[in-house]
Amino acid sequence: MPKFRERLQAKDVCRERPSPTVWTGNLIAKRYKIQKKLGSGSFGMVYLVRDEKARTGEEEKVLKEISVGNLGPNDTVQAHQEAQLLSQLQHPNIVKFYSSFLEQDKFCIITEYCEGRDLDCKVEECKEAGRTFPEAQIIEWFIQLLLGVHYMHARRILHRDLKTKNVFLKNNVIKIGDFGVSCFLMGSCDLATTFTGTPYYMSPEALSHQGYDSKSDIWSLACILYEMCCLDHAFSGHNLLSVMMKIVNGKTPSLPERYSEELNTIMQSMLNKNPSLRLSATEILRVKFIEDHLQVILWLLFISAFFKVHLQTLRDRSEVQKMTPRERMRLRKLQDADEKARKLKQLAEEKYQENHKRMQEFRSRNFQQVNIDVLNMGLFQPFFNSFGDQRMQNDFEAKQTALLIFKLSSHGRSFMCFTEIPEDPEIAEQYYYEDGFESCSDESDEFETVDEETVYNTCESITQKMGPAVFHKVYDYLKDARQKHMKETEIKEFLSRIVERLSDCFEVDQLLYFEEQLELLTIGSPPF
Ligand SMILES: Nc1ncnc2c1ncn2[C@@H]1O[C@H](COP(=O)(O)OP(=O)(O)OP(=O)(O)O)[C@@H](O)[C@H]1O
Repeated sequence: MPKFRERLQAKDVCRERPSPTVWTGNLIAKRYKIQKKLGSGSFGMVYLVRDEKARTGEEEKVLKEISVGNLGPNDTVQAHQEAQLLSQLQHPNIVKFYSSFLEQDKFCIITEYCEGRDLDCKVEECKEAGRTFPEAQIIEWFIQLLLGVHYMHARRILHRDLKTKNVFLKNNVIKIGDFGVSCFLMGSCDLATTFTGTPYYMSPEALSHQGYDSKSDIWSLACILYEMCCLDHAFSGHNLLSVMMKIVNGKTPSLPERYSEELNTIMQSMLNKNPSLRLSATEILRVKFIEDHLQVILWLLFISAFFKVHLQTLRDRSEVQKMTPRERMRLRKLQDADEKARKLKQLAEEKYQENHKRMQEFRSRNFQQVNIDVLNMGLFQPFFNSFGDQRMQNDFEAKQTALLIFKLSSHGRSFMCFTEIPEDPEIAEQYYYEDGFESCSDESDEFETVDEETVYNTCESITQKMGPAVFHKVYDYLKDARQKHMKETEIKEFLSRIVERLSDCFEVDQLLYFEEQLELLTIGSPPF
């Protein structure tokens, strides 16, 4: 797409703002129905549309019309080909590009809709309210931006117009949008030299026509970071020339003292006038300060994802079958827990610095370091999806979520994700599930516990297995035993007298454990 827009820029002799298309008929491209106008960019109108052929829940999309001008047929074909490449991008922090087509002499592109509007609006709102964004929020957004940029750069795609207006929010998840000036690189050293972009965010090398490469995007990203912190442009002036002078020759700005020194150092290194001295997105993600914050963010995502998976499962079930009183009660509990988890996330952000320190101490004492490739975003997709209001759509997503929880657990037991999440060692101790049932001990590495069927059918399946009377006996005994912190040997001895297979009790214990987590959350004992 970038090339076609470059061509548009070059060939479109008439550079005044194109007139909006009067869309006639009911459906555009036989599937899109205009809902409302969202605004207009340099190349045309932007509309919210309803995709009549989309899956349920994915109907809302954005249609951007771009004036074709005097593009020749070959250029249009190339534009389609480049748009086709964009449609293959898939990352939670990048606005999804769906398709492109020609309609009524307009080149139209269809993208994901971000109802949270753009970051520029958020900054303005914050400024008008006389507030500032808390550092935790800024870091969370900044990391998401880095992940999106890393993804693009790894595929040799430059954005070339990174600015707050091109950063969108969807359920508080950052989405980098508008690839209107991004460019596919033909080779690692290929510099895209076309002068495009917004001056405020432009790097010195781009302004002085020394070429544009991935480090120029990093500069723009630093400008966005500065703006999130200061609610103002990193380089401003009375006119275009003074802005440009400041960018090329001016002092590197610093963040106010309320923001941590580490964040300031990172931003300043991204604003190095020499592009080769700027860190890449990958390198920034590996800076300890960022890496540590990324881990904390991931823990919060796990909590959110965990509850969403199970709450959704229960909701779905209630639609297809009549719920038993017990299930209804559990649903209420889960809803409360879900709400609580949301509040906890907020709370965690407020206590971010303190918790972060404690978590590090706790983890270094108790658990081996989580060793994952934080950049493997395919793995994190379900978390980002679930972090927003998107539903875990199918078993596969739920299982991927479960698998990730499993992978992050150094013990390989699902509920261990909770034992790792608490940053307070004392609270964490309470969560520790000691596997007292040898016959069910994890001999294999197979994940089997966080599974929606297992969790929510546990009650029914054990009742069937044991019979109601034995189940109630085991349930009551284990509940009491766990509360009293009785010894495993004592518990086993008692249970082996009332059940045929000791391993059946394992599931009861799991059920109890899960209930315990919800209760802890419901009564307001934050696990971090
Ligand atoms: N995916 C989207 N979801 C929600 N709103 C969007 C989306 N894309 C664009 N918009 C909104 O539509 C309007 C026009 O956007 P567009 O990106 O075309 O222009 P711009 O970024 O303001 O300018 P330019 O074209 O110069 O980059 C803006 O108000 C923007 O917030």
